[in-house]
Amino acid sequence: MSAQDGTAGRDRRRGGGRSGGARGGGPHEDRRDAAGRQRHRGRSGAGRHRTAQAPSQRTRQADPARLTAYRVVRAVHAEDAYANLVLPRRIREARLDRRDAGFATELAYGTLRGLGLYDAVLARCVDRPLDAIDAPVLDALRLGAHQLLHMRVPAHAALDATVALVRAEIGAGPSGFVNAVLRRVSERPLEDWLADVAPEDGGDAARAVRHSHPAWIVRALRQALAGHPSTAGAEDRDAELEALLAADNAAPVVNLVGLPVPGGAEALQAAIDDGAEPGPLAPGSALHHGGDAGRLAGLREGVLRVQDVGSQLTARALAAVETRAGDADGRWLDLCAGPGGKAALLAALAAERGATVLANEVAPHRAELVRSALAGVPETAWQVRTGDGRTIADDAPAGGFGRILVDAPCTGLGALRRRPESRWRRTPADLAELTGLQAELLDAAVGVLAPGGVLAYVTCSPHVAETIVQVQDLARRHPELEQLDAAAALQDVALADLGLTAPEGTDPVTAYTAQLWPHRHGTDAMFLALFRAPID
Ligand SMILES: C[S@@+](CC[C@H](N)C(=O)[O-])C[C@H]1O[C@@H](n2cnc3c(N)ncnc32)[C@H](O)[C@@H]1O
Repeated sequence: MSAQDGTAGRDRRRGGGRSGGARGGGPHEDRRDAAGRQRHRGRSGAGRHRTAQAPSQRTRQADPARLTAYRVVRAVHAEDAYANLVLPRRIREARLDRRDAGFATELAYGTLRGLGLYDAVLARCVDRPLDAIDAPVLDALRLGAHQLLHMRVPAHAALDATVALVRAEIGAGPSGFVNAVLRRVSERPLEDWLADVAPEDGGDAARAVRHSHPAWIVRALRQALAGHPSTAGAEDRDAELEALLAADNAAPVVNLVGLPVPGGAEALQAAIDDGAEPGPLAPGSALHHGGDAGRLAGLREGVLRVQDVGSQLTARALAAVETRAGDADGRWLDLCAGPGGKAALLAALAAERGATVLANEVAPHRAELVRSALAGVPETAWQVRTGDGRTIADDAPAGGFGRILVDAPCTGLGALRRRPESRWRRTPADLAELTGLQAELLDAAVGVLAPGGVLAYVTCSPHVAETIVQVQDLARRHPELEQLDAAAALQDVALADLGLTAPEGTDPVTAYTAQLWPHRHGTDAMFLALFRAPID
């Protein structure tokens, strides 16, 4: 018997089982008969109604968009799947049209991002700990809560549709429980619930609930904002933190880059003709608001790519910065290349000047993704190595590389808006392992850096341990390296003022690093530091 069958069975026997009961007994509370079914409260009741809707209007089947979102959320929680990988497949399987695909995306991503807040609300609506509720039922409740509190779906529609979904996917048993709990949720608007579960004067603990982030990440982001000072930063630290947390919850705009290869500029123009906005920050970029970017021909050909603008700027900064590497400037290395976003842009930029890129990636399946990402770039400009970056010296050319990118594995705290479930998967314990690996990869890169060559250290995390502290440690371990002004290097390749200047008095190592932010730049929170090796 599956866990789902078990839920239904227990519900049938005990009228509740692990799903438990809705807390309270408010005016809208439903009653259930001995078999766990809903008893109609009205005089004309035939025992089958769960809302005030007429029977003819009640949904009997799960609608495909909600079902798709539910299955994505289940796959994330039951199979450790990544929502951004599962969702497109599920949308295709369900043959959703554009509108339903948009609804399913918002429902799945919004539910996953908002999990912390919805769980806090749901905990007020049931009479037992949430972990005592069967996982599939809890996920259905979260989907219902997101529709009620965030999507402005009318309460009757959210309730009916979620109950229908539960009946179709889990069984009739828990449907009454789900109906009762969601009724409780629907009794108060979001602002009321927030005042209750995350009061304005509740400090960062309340902010964590309000913006649905784990508390340790809120603390880390507050430290990161303080640790990467900029003259463009807000004076009110609380307000800036709130803006950052809110930006993490906003659906990101699709960022495009037209690679500087034959056909790239035309593909970008075609995207702009299709409604994309020319990117205000990075050359050769565009912002694709809404719609299905996937149908753009340039994407299939590999000359147009989806890539965060911050990521584009860091790759362009490394390509543009001055080295003193002589011939070695023709040999570039991307030490941690998977899935290949920066490698593709770097290789295209390298090809323009007759240089080549060795793209290294440890995970074989991600090395394959790097090969696909590089498909639009002339093959003479790149090679892929599958191996641990810490052993790169085994395959390094004599004389080393003139430009090296270490886009290190990190917590990804700067890209939470793109990976809706990641905030709940990461733990502070990941940091120790990752920072150790980052330092080893940096040391390996320094070992194969040509005299006069430039090393770029990049993370898509602003966490101080992965950024400033990592760079300070590198500077201590390798005092021979000259730190370059990364903020100036980024600004040099940007189309608009990035506002990265550090305030007077900032320590020199920090002042020479650059940190982009979702709430200030509309990019992922990419970090960049640049070091140049001495000439022997
Ligand atoms: C932040 S991602 C790189 C993103 C990539 N540069 C891009 O723009 O698409 C870090 C990558 O490093 C890889 N990685 C992890 N450990 C590694 C190691 N020891 N050597 C090389 N690559 C490693 C991960 O598999 C992951 O693909």
